[in-house]
Amino acid sequence: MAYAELVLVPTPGMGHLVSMVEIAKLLIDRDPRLSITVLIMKLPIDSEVDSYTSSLATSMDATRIRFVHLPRVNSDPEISSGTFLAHFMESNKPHVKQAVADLAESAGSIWRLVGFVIDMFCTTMIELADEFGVPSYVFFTSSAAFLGLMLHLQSLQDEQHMDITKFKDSDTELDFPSFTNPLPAKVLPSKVRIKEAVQPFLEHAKRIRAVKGIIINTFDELEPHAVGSLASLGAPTVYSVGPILNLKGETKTKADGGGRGDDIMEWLNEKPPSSVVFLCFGSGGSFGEDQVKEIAYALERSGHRFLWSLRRPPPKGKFELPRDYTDPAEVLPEGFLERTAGVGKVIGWAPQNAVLAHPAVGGFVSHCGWNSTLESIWFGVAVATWPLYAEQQFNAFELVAELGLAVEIKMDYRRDFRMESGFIVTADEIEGGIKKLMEDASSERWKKVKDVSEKSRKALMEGGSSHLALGHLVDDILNNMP
Ligand SMILES: O=c1ccn([C@@H]2O[C@H](COP(=O)(O)OP(=O)(O)O[C@H]3O[C@H](CO)[C@@H](O)[C@H](O)[C@H]3O)[C@@H](O)[C@H]2O)c(=O)[nH]1
Repeated sequence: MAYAELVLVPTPGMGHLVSMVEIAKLLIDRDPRLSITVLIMKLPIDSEVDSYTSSLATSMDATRIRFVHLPRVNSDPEISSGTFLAHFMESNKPHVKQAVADLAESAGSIWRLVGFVIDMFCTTMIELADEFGVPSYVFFTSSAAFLGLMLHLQSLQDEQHMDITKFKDSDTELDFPSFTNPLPAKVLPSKVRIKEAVQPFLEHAKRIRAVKGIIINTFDELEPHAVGSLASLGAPTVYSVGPILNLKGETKTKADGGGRGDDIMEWLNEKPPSSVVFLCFGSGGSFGEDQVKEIAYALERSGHRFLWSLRRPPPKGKFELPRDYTDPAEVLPEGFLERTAGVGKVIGWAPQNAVLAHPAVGGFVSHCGWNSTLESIWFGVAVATWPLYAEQQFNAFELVAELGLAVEIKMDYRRDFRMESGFIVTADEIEGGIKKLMEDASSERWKKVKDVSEKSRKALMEGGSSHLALGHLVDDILNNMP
């Protein structure tokens, strides 16, 4: 029997790669006839990817999942972040093509190529799937609503000839089919705000319309309206298979301050249930010193116990991700660590899932990356929103206004990747958000969080919506077998 072979092309940043690897695991667990090759492109900024994939390679059945690391391409990290990804993908195309050709040659009677699964930002690779004569599926690492937004904006531009960038800094609200509420233009994603980034962004939407299916990391019960809106926005068959989470493994090495975080768990073990507020801002989140001080004042004044993942911004002008501080005291207010020693802990990279799973954690100040959002839902921890860049403002709006699952610290604050915002969220605003989050455990919102958390677990169980959707996806993929 020959395996049905899928080629996966993730965007090689942790926020995209990890859920792509998890869907690969789900697929091969679901059907013994499937095998998968994951092509890892080398991004100049995310050094964690190598250690993450090499730790995976040793823990997996190499006949069913393989990782192929593509050669480094000559991509200039100084080019504007608006078009960086598009250039990066184009430069990687010949390597992807070669890797698939090598794979096909070595396959013999063992594998038959049945399709590509392509990350939402790698859609230019669809051309290659066409060349190899197999269908493409897109893996969408953000919400169904965000997919709806991409499709909607693209049709506003291409069919109604609207200049999308005019929404930048506008107070307008848009009619948006994937939400029941009007959408404030201020929460539109960063890419819509940068002239040269709009076109590549909307090109993805155009190409997504033409694929055989879209696999979304969401579940029907979380976003019923948004999922229901996608067909009328021109989406092909949609498979809501989430939440796809990396619950077992850690994603960072000890060297980066990650690892299992035993000291953090021990610290949490001594705290009463639901008493700790956890602050964490994803793989690209960091603040300048003035903002760090405001957060510190807010935490101290709120009187709540806290666990704060505080990371150092990359050097000015460098296209890099944040790193841990050797000594966070250098940016904190004088004496802060001593004064808060009994109630708070400042850490670097956090073992986020283990923290959210801990009963002592009662609230999460989050940048609203979609993985963090799904993790907070899975563990039933309410969120206070503090989005930074990408589509995080849009996610925050969905959580607060559309789904009623979060409180707002900020919704339209923007600290674009690599760029200082020049805008400070004050200690008063942060303190207010934290208090609302931590002192409101009997509210409607809190009940909703618990309810949707239960639904997220049911969705993955046998007979649950996401479990069924994955089954339909596997059937469709196997039908591509020549
Ligand atoms: O200290 C940390 C910080 C992050 N994480 C994990 O890293 C992942 C971060 O993913 P996410 O919350 O989605 O944030 P980003 O890394 O910022 O993700 C990028 O990709 C997401 C998915 O497309 C988008 O929603 C975001 O806007 C984009 O910035 C999550 O699994 C976290 O649990 C940790 O374990 N420890």
